[in-house]
Amino acid sequence: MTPSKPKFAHLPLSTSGPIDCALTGTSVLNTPYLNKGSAFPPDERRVFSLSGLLPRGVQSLEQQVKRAYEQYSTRPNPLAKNTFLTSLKDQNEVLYYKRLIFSGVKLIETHVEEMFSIIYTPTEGDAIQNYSSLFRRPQGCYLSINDPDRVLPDLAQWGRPEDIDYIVVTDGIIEEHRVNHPCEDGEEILGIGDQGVGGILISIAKLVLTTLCAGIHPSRCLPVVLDCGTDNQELLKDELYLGLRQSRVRGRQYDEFVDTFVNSVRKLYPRAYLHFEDFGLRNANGSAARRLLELYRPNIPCFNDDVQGTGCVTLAAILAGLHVSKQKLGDLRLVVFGAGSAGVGIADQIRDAIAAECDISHEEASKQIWLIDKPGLLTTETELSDAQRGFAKDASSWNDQGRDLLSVVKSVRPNVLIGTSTVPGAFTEEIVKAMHEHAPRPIILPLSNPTRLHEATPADLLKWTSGKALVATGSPFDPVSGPWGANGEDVSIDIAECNNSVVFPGIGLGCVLSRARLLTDRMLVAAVEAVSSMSPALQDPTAPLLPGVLSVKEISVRVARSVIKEAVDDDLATERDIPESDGDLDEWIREQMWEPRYRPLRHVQMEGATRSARGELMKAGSVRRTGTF
Ligand SMILES: NC(=O)C1=CN([C@@H]2O[C@H](COP(=O)(O)OP(=O)(O)OC[C@H]3O[C@@H](n4cnc5c(N)ncnc54)[C@H](O)[C@@H]3O)[C@@H](O)[C@H]2O)C=CC1
Ligand SMILES: CC(=O)C(=O)O
Ligand SMILES: [Mg+2]
Repeated sequence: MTPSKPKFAHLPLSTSGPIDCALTGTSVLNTPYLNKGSAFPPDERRVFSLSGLLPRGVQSLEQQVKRAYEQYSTRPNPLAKNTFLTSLKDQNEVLYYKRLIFSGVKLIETHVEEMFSIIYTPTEGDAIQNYSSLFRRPQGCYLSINDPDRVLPDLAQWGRPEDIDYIVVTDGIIEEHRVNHPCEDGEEILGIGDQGVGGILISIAKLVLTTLCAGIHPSRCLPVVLDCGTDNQELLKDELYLGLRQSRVRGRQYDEFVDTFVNSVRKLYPRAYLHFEDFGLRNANGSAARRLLELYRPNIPCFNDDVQGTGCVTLAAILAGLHVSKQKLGDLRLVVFGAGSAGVGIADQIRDAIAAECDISHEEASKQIWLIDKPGLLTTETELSDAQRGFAKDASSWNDQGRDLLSVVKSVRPNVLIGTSTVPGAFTEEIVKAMHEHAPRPIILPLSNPTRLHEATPADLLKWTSGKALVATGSPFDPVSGPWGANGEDVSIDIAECNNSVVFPGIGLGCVLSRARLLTDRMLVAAVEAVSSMSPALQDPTAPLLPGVLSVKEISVRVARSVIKEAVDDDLATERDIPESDGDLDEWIREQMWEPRYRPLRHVQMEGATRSARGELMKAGSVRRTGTF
């Protein structure tokens, strides 16, 4: 009996069926998306002229994964493992992604978690810092502020208008200042400060996660870095540094360059979704992250992960924590330490949720939130950015109380404490115990990345609160054990990772598949509700606040479904024929999620086709939108 065709196999993004391929010989082997290496079956070796280019043995993907894992295991440290995986991605994308999620036979669970820490935080931060010395091949699109006229043609090389679905762009400032690169005005990628052109790796890492977690087609993504120079003196002194050797360009020229980029994207790839990552450049009015988001989101489907992604995942964690502590949003008293892009993004998201739930104004809801930055508590006397202003407390009513974190915690008696400051150890024993005096189940989220910048470790937080703290962190941590069982027996507590990676892939998938015209606040709320409804803590109060990486694909499907439904309800979805029932909608979503498996290659002629920057053939007017010729 022939297996029945999936219901939605006719969709242009469907990942069922063969891939049309007009390339032959080494061109096939050198195109990572098409290459199967030793797994090319005999008939494809004949048709694509590969027989003399490969050893005779034909292997399965599983055998290749096993070999790749053995090679990977011999690499001596996380950074060497990261470099190995980068090379693998350059050779064979199916094997790379299969390697990330596949276990061989028995290692599946440990592998996925281990892989995340190698390809994302914290190891990706090290890879970014060593970008120029580890450089092997260019990946992605590099745009220079000195050549604004090249932006359009350089972007145009990546495909036809319908070929690109998802773009991640950074300007290379990856928050982790202070430790390695003191940076006076606090500009920062993944916590590691001004990394100039090395920022391309954060765009690539975020796109790997969209493919891994949400099945966004790897050939339909585009990583971009806007090289605006760097103020990182170490990079400028490094003779191997690959970016522009000049100070960062700021002000009008920077804004015009970003505008040229966004307008070029809209012109060339009108259906693409634009994800801003780690935009740290500051001016008197706050960070570029928020300013650019507010400028572009009324008109195009765009998203800032540090502001909105972090806000959404943190709200989902807090909702789950409040469920465990049997409280409501109306009971929330939140202190945020570090009022930058992430801190204020979180505060905004939570303020909106309180206002909606309690039917009060934003102004009223802001009274439940206290922001602290370098000068201490933000008050009407502090120099404030536009984004911070709505949260500032009346200076006259705060005269006698201290403005440092400990004093604020003592005065305010928060039940939620969030760290987005990049100040390691800022949540001291004294502060945490002061909070716990009034909060029987304090929700404490040290979110700064990478691991060494967390405001406190989960082990300390649980020790200082006798296991009562509800903890989630920005980077992965091992479970913590202690004598916190009902009868003093040892229990092991899993620590949830509160990272925007839980939510941004699903939001992106929802926008891409529905071809949403905009990404609105209501769509973000739908995403938060989807994630919090999957929190293991809803079933078991000792379980983590957020679902773990093992369920990433399921989270993405659920988030995408909610985002799409909201887009349809609000008349923002431009894709036609989106199924209405949840069951059909889930099937429709899954059918369009790329998976790492070898699909048969079908040889086709493509007269007059040109090659994209990725090596694949592009033919104007081709009916296939998948980029998978
Ligand atoms: N877990 C997650 O999903 C995410 C985590 N992050 C992490 O959050 C941290 C901050 O990121 P962004 O907000 O994008 O950076 P940012 O640079 O915009 O914000 C950091 C803020 O902390 C403040 N700060 C620095 N020293 C301080 C001190 N001693 N006391 C009080 N405040 C201080 C800075 O003035 C700045 O306003 C980074 O480590 C980043 O990796 C960011 C986005 C997502
Ligand atoms: C997670 C993330 O986006 C950051 O640390 O910047
Ligand atoms: Mg980020």
